[in-house]
Amino acid sequence: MFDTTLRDGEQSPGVNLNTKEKVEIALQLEKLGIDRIEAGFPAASPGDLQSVNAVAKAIKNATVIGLSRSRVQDIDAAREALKGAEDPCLHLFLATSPIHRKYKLRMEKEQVLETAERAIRYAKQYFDKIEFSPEDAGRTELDFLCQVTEMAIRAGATVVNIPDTVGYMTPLEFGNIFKTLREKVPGIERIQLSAHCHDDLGMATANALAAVLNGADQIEGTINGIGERAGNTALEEVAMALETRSDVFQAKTTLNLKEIARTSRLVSKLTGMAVPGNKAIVGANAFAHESGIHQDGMLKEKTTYEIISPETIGLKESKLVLGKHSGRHAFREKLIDLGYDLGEEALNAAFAKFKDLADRKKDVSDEDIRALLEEKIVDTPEVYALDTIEVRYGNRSTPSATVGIRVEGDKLLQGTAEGNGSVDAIYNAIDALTGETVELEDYSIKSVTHGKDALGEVHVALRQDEVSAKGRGVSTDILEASARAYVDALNRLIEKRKTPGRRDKMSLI
Ligand SMILES: CC(=O)SCCNC(=O)CCNC(=O)[C@H](O)C(C)(C)COP(=O)(O)OP(=O)(O)OC[C@H]1O[C@@H](n2cnc3c(N)ncnc32)[C@H](O)[C@@H]1OP(=O)(O)O
Ligand SMILES: CC(C)C(=O)C(=O)O
Repeated sequence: MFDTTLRDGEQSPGVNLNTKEKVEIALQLEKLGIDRIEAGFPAASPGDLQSVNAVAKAIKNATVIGLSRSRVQDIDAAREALKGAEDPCLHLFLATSPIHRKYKLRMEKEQVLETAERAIRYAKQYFDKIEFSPEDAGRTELDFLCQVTEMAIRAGATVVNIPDTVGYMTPLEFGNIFKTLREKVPGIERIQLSAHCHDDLGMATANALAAVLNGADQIEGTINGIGERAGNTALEEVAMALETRSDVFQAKTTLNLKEIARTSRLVSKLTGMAVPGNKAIVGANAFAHESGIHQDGMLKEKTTYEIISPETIGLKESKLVLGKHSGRHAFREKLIDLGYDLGEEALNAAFAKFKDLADRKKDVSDEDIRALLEEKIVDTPEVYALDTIEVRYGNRSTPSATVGIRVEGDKLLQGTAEGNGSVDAIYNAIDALTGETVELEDYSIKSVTHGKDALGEVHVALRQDEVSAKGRGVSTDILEASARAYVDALNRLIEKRKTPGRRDKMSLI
């Protein structure tokens, strides 16, 4: 496994790693068991030369590589940078495709061969290990690529890397390049063949694996697949494909797979490149299940919906995420986790409330569920229940609210009232509908969860003569939460009026 997170990964627009950050990532790559670490492009800047040198000195159990154009000044910069490395390697490249030859290098085939050979022979005086990359190999004529590879072997390259520089290849085509090189190039058995893919068409991992099937010894890539444009092959994907489908690939890596998650997090943190939730292997959702049928399967037997166990890559466990697609099995499991033991009827009632909330809210958190359950854990009879609520608010007009209240689960009362503010208008409407004269002693509001769709929790305290009662309401909308809290307090007040001295008895629904 050849990791180029610090070189091609750093070529991602907006990414700039300083020396300390490069060393930190390199040390983690070493822990991950990466064989070869490409630390940078020393000729690019004095800073990069210094970073490559710091990585070269810090790493003891992996080859450290510097990239270089086929030019003496680049090679000399890499020599300088790789001083002190336990196992240094120079990575030379020169483009070979017709497009790059004609427009970028302005070289004929012969000049390409001569320039590359001269560079390899010059570098060979200083490096035992040289990797040569015919850049844009994917779009290079296959017979010319064979010629270039043969020249590189003769000149002293120890690895020939085949880059699909612009992510143009399909797996069949890319595999065929490796098969052809293995069949046709004299001396190919003396060197290692490597694959370096880009993800422009989303085929970087598939192409790398096709290379493995056709004789590649080394895969180049980055952690989280970061890199130029759409990125490089994600090494964690290749590693897990080889591990999970060893029946197909029959190839092994030396990676300590348990370090994958940690490495991914570190690279994401230091590069500032967030890992998409649905990213294979390391995305936040890679081991998360939201739909009821999948969650039920997972609870019965994990292999129904997981081909990799999260522990393999160093994660604690899979996640069953509650949302609008979840079913009763997962909901019950979550309640048990949270310490609630509900009977069948109570569970069904709570599940209905949960579905109602999930329809309105993206993520239903543990706090949301607790809030939902605890709203309903008193056994006060519901004389009044909030049915509908509509508020008109304008900063230059008097707020008004139209509220619908159901009485004892049956008759629907509806009325409109104005107030000093939206909440006051709602409370005036409820007072008018219920005919209750109460004093609002206290009102408080807080957010139960986070984000724009967080649940708001309202507490109110009402007094009527000597009797007082508190109520609580929860909703994604604070006005609705306010109305619910008021109605809840009214119901408790009515109950207390009937049985003075009675305390609320707590039991689940
Ligand atoms: C596919 C890849 O990822 S390759 C690696 C890409 N990474 C980078 O380019 C990052 C580091 N690069 C840099 O910092 C700069 O480009 C430098 C320092 C290397 C060179 O900078 P400059 O001298 O200003 O040249 P510039 O980048 O504008 O142009 C590249 C020159 O290198 C030539 N060149 C490109 N590849 C090679 C090569 N492999 N070998 C020799 N010459 C090359 C180009 O033809 C061009 O030459 P020209 O000036 O004669 O036209
Ligand atoms: C330098 C080479 C290997 C490269 O990064 C590419 O061709 O994509």
